Amino acid sequence: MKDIDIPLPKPALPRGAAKRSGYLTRLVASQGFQAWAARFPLTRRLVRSEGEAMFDLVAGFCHSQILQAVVRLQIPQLLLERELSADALALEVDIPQERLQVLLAAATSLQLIKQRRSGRFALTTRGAALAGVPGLPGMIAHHYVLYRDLADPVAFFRGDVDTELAAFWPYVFGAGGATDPTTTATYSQLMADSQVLVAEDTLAAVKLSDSRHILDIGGGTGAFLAAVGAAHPHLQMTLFDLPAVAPAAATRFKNANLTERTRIVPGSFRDDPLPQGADIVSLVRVLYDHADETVIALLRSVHDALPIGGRVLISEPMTGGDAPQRAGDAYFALYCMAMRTGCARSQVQIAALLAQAGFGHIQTPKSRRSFITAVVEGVRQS
Ligand SMILES: C[S@@+](CC[C@H](N)C(=O)[O-])C[C@H]1O[C@@H](n2cnc3c(N)ncnc32)[C@H](O)[C@@H]1O
Repeated sequence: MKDIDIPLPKPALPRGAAKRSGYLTRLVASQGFQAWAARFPLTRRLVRSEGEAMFDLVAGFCHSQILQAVVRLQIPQLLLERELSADALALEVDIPQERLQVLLAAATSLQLIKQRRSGRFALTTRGAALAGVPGLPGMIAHHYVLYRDLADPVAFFRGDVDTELAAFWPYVFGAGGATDPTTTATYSQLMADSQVLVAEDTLAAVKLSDSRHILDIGGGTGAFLAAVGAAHPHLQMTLFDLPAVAPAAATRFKNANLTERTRIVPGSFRDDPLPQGADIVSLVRVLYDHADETVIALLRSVHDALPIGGRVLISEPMTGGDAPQRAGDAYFALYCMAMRTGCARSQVQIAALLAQAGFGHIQTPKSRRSFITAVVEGVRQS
């Protein structure tokens, strides 16, 4: 990594591309103003809270690494079983006690754990989520790959990093997608674990009571359809995914007593015809892995596979578009960029892709938890 970036000669900017920043912005950026505002009674509280927010951004990487350490050492699982002293924890996680004390204090400051009067450590509500929210520890643990990709963020944004994350999720590459069973099992498990909350929020946003048959494209090992099947006992269901992935859904459907109502069709939406007969098609966390051309081609095939009046349902984390927001724009957008094949899109961008593929009556309901998922729906009209 370079310590200092040598400025390159800059090309002339197009007319209207730049405007001198406002007087107030320049004033606030001046050292004299900052010093004055920190003392002046009407502004000092704002200066303090802005300072704290800035420090949180500065320290964000350390916070993430504290979380990584807590998760990888399985401290939430240990403390869920019983409250433990620092000595006992040091033995459990095999870290010298004086070094562990630093981690425990750091995790306490981030409200992941708390120390009782007895001196023993226990989980806070936030820390308990690390033990209880399905898929969360797995998602956190695999972030070491993303952090390596982001180690030189300037090189990353310039496109000069050969990112590792892409290799972690191999199914998005090439026509055939994943074939190696170990890799397939790793990503399928991570996806299925994190699906529980996605399914919850998706089902809260859409109405399926009028539908008859749902086709879930890129449905993985069936976690979304299992949740759909439990919530809507009248629905017939078809799962379509790559041959290396789809067959694993059979066990899930069998265990959930859904075998009678489900069909599993292995195939690739790049090369194979889509299964027919559904009046609603879901694409859950599928589009963001792919470039616009692939998405348009897929949405056109979905349009053709539906009857008139049939619906398409897109559910995945989205950016905020004109109003960027943290989950979509400061996390998922970078994650997708590291994947190198697709991108995080806003509801408006997805709605435009749906319109381009021929869908109408497009709805963009407000998302319940934008860090989990957002939804866009469209209808085949002719
Ligand atoms: C990010 S995962 C999402 C899985 C599931 N929908 C979920 O939300 O848990 C994307 C899924 O799309 C599948 N997929 C990728 N390319 C595909 C293709 N060409 N044809 C069918 N499925 C594909 C992958 O195998 C994977 O299961």
